[in-house]
Amino acid sequence: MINKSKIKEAATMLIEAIGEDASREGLLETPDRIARMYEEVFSGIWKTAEEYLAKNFEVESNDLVIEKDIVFHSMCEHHFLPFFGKVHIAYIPNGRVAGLSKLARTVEVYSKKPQLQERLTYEIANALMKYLNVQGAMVVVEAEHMCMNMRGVRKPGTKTVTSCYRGIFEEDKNLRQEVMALISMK
Ligand SMILES: Nc1nc2c(ncn2[C@@H]2O[C@H](COP(=O)(O)OP(=O)(O)OP(=O)(O)O)[C@@H](O)[C@H]2O)c(=O)[nH]1
Ligand SMILES: [Zn+2]
Repeated sequence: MINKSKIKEAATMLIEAIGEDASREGLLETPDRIARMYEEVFSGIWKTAEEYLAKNFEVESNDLVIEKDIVFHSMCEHHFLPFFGKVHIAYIPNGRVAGLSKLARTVEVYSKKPQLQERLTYEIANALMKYLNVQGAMVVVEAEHMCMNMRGVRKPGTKTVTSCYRGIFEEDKNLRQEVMALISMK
């Protein structure tokens, strides 16, 4: 559970620690804003996508489903700076499909916490396997990390691409290639 008053206290200390004046007008409400922002961007801590993926519909044919270009914003756990980009999800159903919006909600849950891009990628794939009981899931994430852009190595424009496949995607190279071709299609 997010403790907003503790975040406010910590934010005031941070402002003072960088040598700023926490009581000047422009910064007066900043600790409260930071607390509200953290409540939003860390709203996925300790949550799973079970409630979203449990709402599913029967299908007679287990054909490939792809939801691509799902925009996300997350926070890198090393620097608490944003990383953001697109998630592409593919799966082969096992008699049931999820509502399309629930795939985007799944991305939201796992991106709203201190995260690693690799972990975000496999947590989405694992959730589909576990909560929608699909025959296979494949997830590709492409993102830009602000911690590589605005500080440190300073390489704006660098894209990190991660992928994860589970179930029948592990054995079926042709299926993986088909998904990659469909994801790349504009
Ligand atoms: N694998 C992975 N690394 C990440 C991710 N987000 C940030 N990083 C990296 O985490 C590493 C942390 O490295 P450290 O050496 O502990 O931290 P640092 O001194 O701030 O490193 P620099 O960024 O190189 O200045 C950096 O190389 C980041 O680029 C991510 O999602 N996945
Ligand atoms: Zn980072």
